[in-house]
Amino acid sequence: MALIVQKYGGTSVGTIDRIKSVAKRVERTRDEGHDVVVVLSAMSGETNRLLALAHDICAKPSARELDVLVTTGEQVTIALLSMALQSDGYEARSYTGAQVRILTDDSFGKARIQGIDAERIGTDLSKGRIVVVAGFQGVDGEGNITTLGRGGSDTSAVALAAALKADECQIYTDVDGVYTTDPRVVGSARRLDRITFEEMLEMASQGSKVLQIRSVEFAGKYNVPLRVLSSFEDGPGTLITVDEEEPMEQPVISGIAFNRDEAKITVRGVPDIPGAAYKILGPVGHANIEVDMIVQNVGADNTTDFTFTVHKNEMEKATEVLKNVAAELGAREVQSDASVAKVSMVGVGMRSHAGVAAKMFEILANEVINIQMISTSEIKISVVIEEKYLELAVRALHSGFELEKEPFESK
Ligand SMILES: Nc1ncnc2c1ncn2[C@@H]1O[C@H](COP(=O)(O)OP(=O)(O)O)[C@@H](O)[C@H]1O
Ligand SMILES: N[C@@H](CC(=O)OP(=O)(O)O)C(=O)O
Repeated sequence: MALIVQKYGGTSVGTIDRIKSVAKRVERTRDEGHDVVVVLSAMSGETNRLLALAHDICAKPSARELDVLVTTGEQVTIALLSMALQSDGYEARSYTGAQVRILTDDSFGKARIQGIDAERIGTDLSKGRIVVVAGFQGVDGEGNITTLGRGGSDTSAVALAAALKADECQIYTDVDGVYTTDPRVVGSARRLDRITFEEMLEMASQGSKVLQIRSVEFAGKYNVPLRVLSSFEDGPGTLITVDEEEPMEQPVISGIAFNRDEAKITVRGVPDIPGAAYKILGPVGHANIEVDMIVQNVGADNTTDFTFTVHKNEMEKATEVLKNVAAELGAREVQSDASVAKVSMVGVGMRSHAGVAAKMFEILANEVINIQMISTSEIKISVVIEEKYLELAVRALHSGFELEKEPFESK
């Protein structure tokens, strides 16, 4: 007998029929003799609907009240699933995040989990009950309701699995695993049987929303066996693993991630003096704006163009902050561009293979796609391009690197 945490996302609980079929899947696991803790998201679209209501009431709703509001979405689905389980003759209990004391800090809208009191759930499990917990939410030390950021119920599930020392954390969604890239964009994308935590973290960080970044971080840190599966059909899904059972040779590229959410800001004609980068990025950091890629290059006239990317939602705020800074620095102008997107190729095999970047650039050149920014790490190469070429770029790279083929058959 194992202890299994199963998380079902918004699409999987999007209708009453789907909730009923989630109940059947949970019951099957229970019938196999396992203890089951279920973590649920709100019905698909519900969190956005609630956020829109808040913005209909006032332009800048307080972060605390927003969290009180949006957590109701998950409270609906947990109660409905428990009712479905009970009417099939199973003992089930639903709990909000606060009730099972998913303790977080007080950063409303992006709270971090600090601890979980596993006792209550343990007691229910020992009485043979199925426990259904609301994802995406917790409670701070003062008893205020908090949320963990969009997509946060993946993190709730992994954190519960870690606290309960579960044998596996299963993330059920509308795709049957992690693919070489978003299968909605590339029809020939291939499901991966396994992917390392390190690669999955990079894929999630670079925009693959199949798992929330923090859930992968958490799973890696606490070594929670994590599997992504379809809630609509049976199958092995994708196991996120540590690198132990490394095949003879790693595929060079495991996947392609992309992100439409970034915007580019350029400060032109910055004097090439010590401290200039700090003078630009210091105020951006103080305004609590996260910066992703940074590129700087010194021109012949001893000035530099300093370019970086931020979330599209923060482009205007960052540009505003920089107008004064640019004047003080003696820089020429500040430009911003929201029509960009980032494409990243990820793979631990890149460590031992030269020429991946060159091949990537060649494929993009053949499609006449201009690269605006480049950044690399040991296991990733990212480029910023014009947004309208994003899907073309992803498809061209996917077929150029033959990701649709099994890596060891294709060679
Ligand atoms: N590499 C990838 N592999 C699988 N799915 C991906 C990938 N990149 C992006 N996705 C997208 O992630 C979606 C699942 O995540 P999400 O919509 O957040 O599910 P849920 O509501 O179940 O949490 C898929 O429908 C798919 O379009
Ligand atoms: N309902 C929340 C939390 C969540 O994790 O949703 P999903 O599992 O559907 O991505 C959201 O929309 O952000």
